[in-house]
Amino acid sequence: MTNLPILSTGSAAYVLYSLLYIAVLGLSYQLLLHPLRNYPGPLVAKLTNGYAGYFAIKRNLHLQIWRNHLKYGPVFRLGPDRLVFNSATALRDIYQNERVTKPPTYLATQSNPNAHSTWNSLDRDMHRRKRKLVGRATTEASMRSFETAMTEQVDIFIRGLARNHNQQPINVKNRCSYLSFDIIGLLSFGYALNLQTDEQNQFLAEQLAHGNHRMNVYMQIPVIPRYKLQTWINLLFRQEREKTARLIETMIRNRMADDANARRDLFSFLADAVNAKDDDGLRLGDLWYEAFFFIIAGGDTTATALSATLFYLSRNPECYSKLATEIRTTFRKGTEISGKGLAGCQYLRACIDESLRMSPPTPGTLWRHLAPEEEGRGPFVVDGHVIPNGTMVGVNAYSLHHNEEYFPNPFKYDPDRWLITGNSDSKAAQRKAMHDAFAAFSIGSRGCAGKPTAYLELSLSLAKILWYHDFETAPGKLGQVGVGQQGEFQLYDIFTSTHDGPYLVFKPRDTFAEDFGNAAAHG
Ligand code: HEM
Repeated sequence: MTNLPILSTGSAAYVLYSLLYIAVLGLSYQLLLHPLRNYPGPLVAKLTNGYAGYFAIKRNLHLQIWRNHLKYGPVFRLGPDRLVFNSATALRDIYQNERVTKPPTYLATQSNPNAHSTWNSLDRDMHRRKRKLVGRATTEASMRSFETAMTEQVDIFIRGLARNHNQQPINVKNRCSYLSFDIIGLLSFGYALNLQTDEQNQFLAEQLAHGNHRMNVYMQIPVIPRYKLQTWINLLFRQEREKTARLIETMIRNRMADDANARRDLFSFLADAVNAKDDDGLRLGDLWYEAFFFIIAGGDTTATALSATLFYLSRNPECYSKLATEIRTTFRKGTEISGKGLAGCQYLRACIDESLRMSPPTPGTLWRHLAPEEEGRGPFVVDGHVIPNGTMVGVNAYSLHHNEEYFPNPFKYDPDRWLITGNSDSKAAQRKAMHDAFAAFSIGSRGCAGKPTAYLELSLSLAKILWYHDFETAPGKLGQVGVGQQGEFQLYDIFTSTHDGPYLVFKPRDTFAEDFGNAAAHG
């Protein structure tokens, strides 16, 4: 009996020493023998994905990566098995490469292991099938038939800005967010979410942002999805997740009660596939995941881009006045403003692209790896580096967009950089270099499926704001909300991004009363 405690202490010490030994072996392997050992990077990042996880929790991973590129150069090791690149060549080598796919880290976003949306389908064939369906909802032609519904929502937004015309500063963050969610609700399931006019569904914007933040942390720390730990963590947020799930179910149920062809929304394109009996068919349950992702993808991304453009215009009077002149001379009446007319507004497009460059709504690193079935079929080369199998690679949009090699003076809001004219070789090379390094929507077969929707929504909203209102930065402290490093618009990286501000003061122009009446401004 008396020997027992001695035995226990001995066993405990043995276990402890064994664990220490394994840890030292593991760490030595990462530093001395791992195939990525010669890549530079922060020491902690070479040892654990907890490094990226920590900054993902703080929502500033995009800024940390940018700082690391300044310190370590165009490629560095962000995790034991992760390399981040900072060149247009790497962007092309990774994202325009059919041998590459999304790694299992994307499965951190699944709440049901058998359900995949277009976005988190890892299997390349499965993705192609789903993308074909989803892409049909956002083509230029679909946008033309959806434009009337979108314009109605933008008009509600414009009227809302006027209601505060006793010069109270408005934080445009929520306004832009509610507008985008209302539009995506109609585009996906013809459902009037009415966030702009009714508080009931406004929780959606905030809850999806919380969910994105969690998801981004899970994606940076692969041990979470590997052992399905997210299922347990998500239990802590059960109530808010269930509330969102109920709303999406209501949207789907309402739409299913209607004729599939009643309108050209996402559902109308998915419905045929749900009914199909062949392999290309969608299961009814997949609709939920497709809807959920579509709403996330199209909601806060466009809202961030709109807030950012308003931020930059309010702080750059020359750009503001150039854009106001373009809009106010292109159209004769506010009711004439349409996607067709806006297609010719080059300065407007340049202002949008410059905002997307400086403040990309998806500011992070979109991880990819060589599809497992491609291993052994020739090397995977990124910007001249042969990538060992199993390595996750990516380009960080925020860093690439602030790389001076492509965008000189990267913290300057300069829409004119997108309008360089001239046929000299150097001008042509400059134009090409910039366009090749523009990654706001990503590129290749997994690039954004909603680009036409985003440009139409941003163009209509900005043109109508400038047609019906003048605006400026709020005075005092409120005017500083949203100011980030070197004066740019501060984004918080949650895979997509969130932000606060800008606070702006809107003054309706005479054109407002002409089209909406005075009552609307005071109502
Ligand atoms: C300014 C606004 C937007 C930006 C910056 C943006 C950006 C992106 C990016 C970077 C991706 C790639 C994500 C990844 O690889 O993990 C993506 C994917 C996607 N986006 Fe967007 N997006 C925007 C608006 C929209 C809108 C309005 C919609 C829907 C109408 C949409 C639908 C999608 C879909 C369905 C995908 C998945 C594509 C696939 O995996 O094949 N996006 N977006």
